[in-house]
Amino acid sequence: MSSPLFVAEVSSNHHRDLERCFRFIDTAAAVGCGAVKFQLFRVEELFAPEVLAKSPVLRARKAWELPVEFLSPLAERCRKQGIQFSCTPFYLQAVEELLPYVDFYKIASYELLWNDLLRACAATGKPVILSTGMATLDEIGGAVEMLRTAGCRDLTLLHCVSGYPAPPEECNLAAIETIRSRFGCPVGWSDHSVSPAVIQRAVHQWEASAVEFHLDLEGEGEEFATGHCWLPDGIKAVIADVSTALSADGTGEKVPTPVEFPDREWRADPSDGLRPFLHVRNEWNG
Ligand SMILES: C=C(OP(=O)(O)O)C(=O)O
Repeated sequence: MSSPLFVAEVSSNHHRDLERCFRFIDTAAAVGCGAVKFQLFRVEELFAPEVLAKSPVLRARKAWELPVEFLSPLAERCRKQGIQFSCTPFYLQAVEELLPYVDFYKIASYELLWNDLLRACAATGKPVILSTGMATLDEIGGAVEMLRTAGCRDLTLLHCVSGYPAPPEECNLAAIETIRSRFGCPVGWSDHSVSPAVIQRAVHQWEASAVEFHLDLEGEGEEFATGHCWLPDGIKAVIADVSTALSADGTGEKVPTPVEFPDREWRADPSDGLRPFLHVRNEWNG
């Protein structure tokens, strides 16, 4: 089994500060991620006007919007760090704005039913990762059909539980296999659990091909207090453990390994059950 793609989701933790965004990218690379992901939304095109009119809290999210001018330097920084750059579009024109920069599109769980967005991402010909939080299998089926019909040839689905945070006992990781066998494409896990055990289980038991997780740098990001974001040291340890565990798989051929070679001669000799072998004991007699 190969290592999953770890995707650091910056979400609204960037403070609209380019230097802080760069720190996210550098940190994602340093902790072992293969990709970093941002979100491109405009509050007026995210929530219905009657909802915004009555919700100062949602209107205040204007301050969380990622400036479009950041896209080029962010993509450049990712290239320098040798990791992929991605971003989730939340309005139709965002698909076009992202086109020159992203290695793949990510579509969020909340947008799974929005066919126009699915079609626009698929039509670019770039790989698409689609999250499936809150969805039924039939709803996922409709989105997959839409993406494939519109030309998507490289699709990954992410099982996701859209709780912020998601309790481990509701993560239902076995659905990774249900989704994979139904749609025949790679399936990963979009983590909101902030549980090392859940990520290890998603990778080793359910063979998640990708793991997306929310990252904050130090607990000062807008979303940190909600409780679904990882800090760098925590996720670094998880990624390192995944890599250590995968390296322990070996080939399956049962043969002595180099670390065992010296002790092979110190097993019990078949003639009397004593260690080491007789011919080694001769050296001790002299
Ligand atoms: C919210 C997002 O994804 P998910 O549904 O996987 O949490 C996102 O990609 O911005």
